[in-house]
Amino acid sequence: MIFHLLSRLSAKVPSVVYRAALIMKPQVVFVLGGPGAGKGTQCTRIVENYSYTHLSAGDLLRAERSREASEFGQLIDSYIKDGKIVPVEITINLLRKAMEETMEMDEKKFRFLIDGFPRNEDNLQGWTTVMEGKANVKFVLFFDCTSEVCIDRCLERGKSSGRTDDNRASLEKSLAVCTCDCDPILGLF
Ligand SMILES: Nc1ncnc2c1ncn2[C@@H]1O[C@H](COP(=O)(O)OP(=O)(O)OP(=O)(O)O)[C@@H](O)[C@H]1O
Ligand SMILES: O=c1ccn([C@@H]2O[C@H](COP(=O)(O)O)[C@@H](O)[C@H]2O)c(=O)[nH]1
Repeated sequence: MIFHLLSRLSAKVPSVVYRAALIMKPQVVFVLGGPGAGKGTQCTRIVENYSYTHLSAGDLLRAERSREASEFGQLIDSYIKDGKIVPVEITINLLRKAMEETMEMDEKKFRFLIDGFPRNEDNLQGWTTVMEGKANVKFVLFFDCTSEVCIDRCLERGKSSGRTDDNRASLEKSLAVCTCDCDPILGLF
């Protein structure tokens, strides 16, 4: 109905307005859980069966770290090795850009699984500041997994992943941050 109406109006309405009216507001599911809890694995399976796009905050940070011209490469590298949370402005910018690029390429791709973000209340505050009114967060999918299982899985993954944080020291730091800082986020949804 809306499409039909817009088609009829399109001759009179500037094309940018026409396109904007057709583009949906992003629908977001936050996917949380410790390192190795299985977030990435389950997101891949969801994408195979439902019309979602998987955006891993950690993957976006690792890609930015590898980008030659990146001004944040070294900073991201040291935060990841230390299992610490990268300043939220950097992560939000990467997420926002990835969502925009996805929707620009295909406006039907407006459902996103955001994996590994927000990790603490500061992250959530950053999201709200930048994305309030621009995206709808539907719910949080939380993978509850013991620290021992998380560590075992990531150490196994580390044999081939090449990830600088798939080692016991980084994992223990990351799990401590996750346990202390992720819990309040779950209470908010
Ligand atoms: N249900 C499961 N049972 C056994 N192994 C699993 C299960 N889910 C995932 N794995 C394995 O555990 C490892 C970590 O899984 P995955 O990368 O999906 O976790 P993650 O939560 O995305 O981790 P990270 O946040 O560190 O990226 C992978 O090697 C994966 O194959
Ligand atoms: O929102 C985020 C997501 C990730 N990080 C940093 O990256 C590593 C790895 O994250 P994974 O989700 O396990 O891929 C994490 O330990 C943080 O250092 C972040 O800062 N903010």
